[in-house]
Amino acid sequence: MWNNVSAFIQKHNLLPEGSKVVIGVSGGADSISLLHFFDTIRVEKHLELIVAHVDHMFRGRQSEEDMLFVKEECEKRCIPFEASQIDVLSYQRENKWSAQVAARKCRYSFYQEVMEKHQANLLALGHHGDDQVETMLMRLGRGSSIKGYAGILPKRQFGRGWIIRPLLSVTKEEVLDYVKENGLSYRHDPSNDKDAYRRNRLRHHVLPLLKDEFPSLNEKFQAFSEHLQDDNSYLEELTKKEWNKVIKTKNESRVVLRIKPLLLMAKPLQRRGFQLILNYLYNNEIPPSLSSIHIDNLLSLLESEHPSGMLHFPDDLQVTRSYNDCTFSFENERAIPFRAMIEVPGKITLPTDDVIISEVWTHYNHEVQPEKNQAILDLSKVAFPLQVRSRLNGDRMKLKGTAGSKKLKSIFIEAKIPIAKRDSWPIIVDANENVLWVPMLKRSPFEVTEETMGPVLVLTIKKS
Ligand SMILES: Nc1ncnc2c1ncn2[C@@H]1O[C@H](COP(=O)(O)OP(=O)(O)OP(=O)(O)O)[C@@H](O)[C@H]1O
Repeated sequence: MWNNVSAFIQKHNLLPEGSKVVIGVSGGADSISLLHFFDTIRVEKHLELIVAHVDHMFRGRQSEEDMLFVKEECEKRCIPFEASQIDVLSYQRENKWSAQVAARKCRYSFYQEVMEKHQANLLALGHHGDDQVETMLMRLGRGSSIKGYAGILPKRQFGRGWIIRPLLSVTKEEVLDYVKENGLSYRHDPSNDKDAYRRNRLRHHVLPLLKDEFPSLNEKFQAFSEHLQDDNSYLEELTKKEWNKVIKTKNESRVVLRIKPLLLMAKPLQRRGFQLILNYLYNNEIPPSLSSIHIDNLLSLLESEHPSGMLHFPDDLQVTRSYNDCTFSFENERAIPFRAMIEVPGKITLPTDDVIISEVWTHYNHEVQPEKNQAILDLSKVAFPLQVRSRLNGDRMKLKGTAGSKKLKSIFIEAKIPIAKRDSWPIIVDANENVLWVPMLKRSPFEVTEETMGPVLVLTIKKS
């Protein structure tokens, strides 16, 4: 089986020699096999490995034991281990996402942090051929874009580099055989057994039937996926060239198109063009509620005899037709800029109805770690008065734990914060306009370190 994986790595150029690779390891059979595989080729390929694990805290003590198990597996192999315990359920409630979506967002944002910290360009994940078949079937059943129907990509851009999925070339059965052959131990996630989720129902009841009928099902689905991806990339390239004639103006919250040249283009290029625009405006995170019906309605609006009309797309994106122009815009939802002083100690309510509470502790107890909605700042490093304000063009911040700084815009993009929310996101600055904290997203070197004795300033942000 591992010949397949090596051939797949080579075919898609997944792993240049000397790469630094972060491996996402949950502790399950797939990612443990992936870890073992990378460990066996580490010396030959001059790889530097780091493991990232997220404890979603869904299953209390059991989740924590998964984390300790992965930690031990790393210690055995002398591989650096990075873990984060995230209370996904409260994050989910705050943002009204499903548990799966919230967990995924937390995981991917942690992967990015680890990649940044270790300056790694690759993130390897353990999706295998059965995940591919399930994903493609689910998307066909539910409806998706051509890109979506192509399933999981072997390699895609992510953060400062790429996500790679070397196990797409093998089946779950082959992974389990590998586990047995190599005497690997792994953790079992009982939520995979439940038939409550559609994916599990497909896995338990549909895949076995299909595999019985078509013994090389995985291979065929993977080949189909790669053909679709190839065709699609070619058509996307064509679309990009042609759409230059169609796009009148474009910025991160507003795109204006010329309708006449758009309607002269072939339908596959029109559809892909809309997909590109939507990907751009939604930052590659198209809301799941956006379906092919939206695109059909959009085409009807543009082809209609009426010179004007409006459509509402998810996340407050408006599409307006006015004579020969079609405008996609979030602008109506843009927030009014704000700036206010933070009294210490004190409490301030923001236009978003969030509340920031500030308090001073004279001594700092190093066992206290801030929650995600908290920052503990070293008072000797900050210049008073502190203010909370909305973002400004060109804002940058220094990042905790690294020597570098980053544009706030990139931080929002990486965290997939919708444009409509960015202008009202609170930014904490000091008297010199140093960004001290972007609540829930990024910490700065103005926070406490191991040397901090106190006094410290504790900021907490909550819903009012
Ligand atoms: N909690 C986690 N921490 C780190 N990486 C994870 C975590 N959960 C999933 N991953 C990564 O994402 C991949 C796909 O996740 P998915 O949930 O589909 O599978 P899984 O059943 O968790 O896989 P595995 O058998 O490795 O547990 C995993 O193989 C692993 O690389």
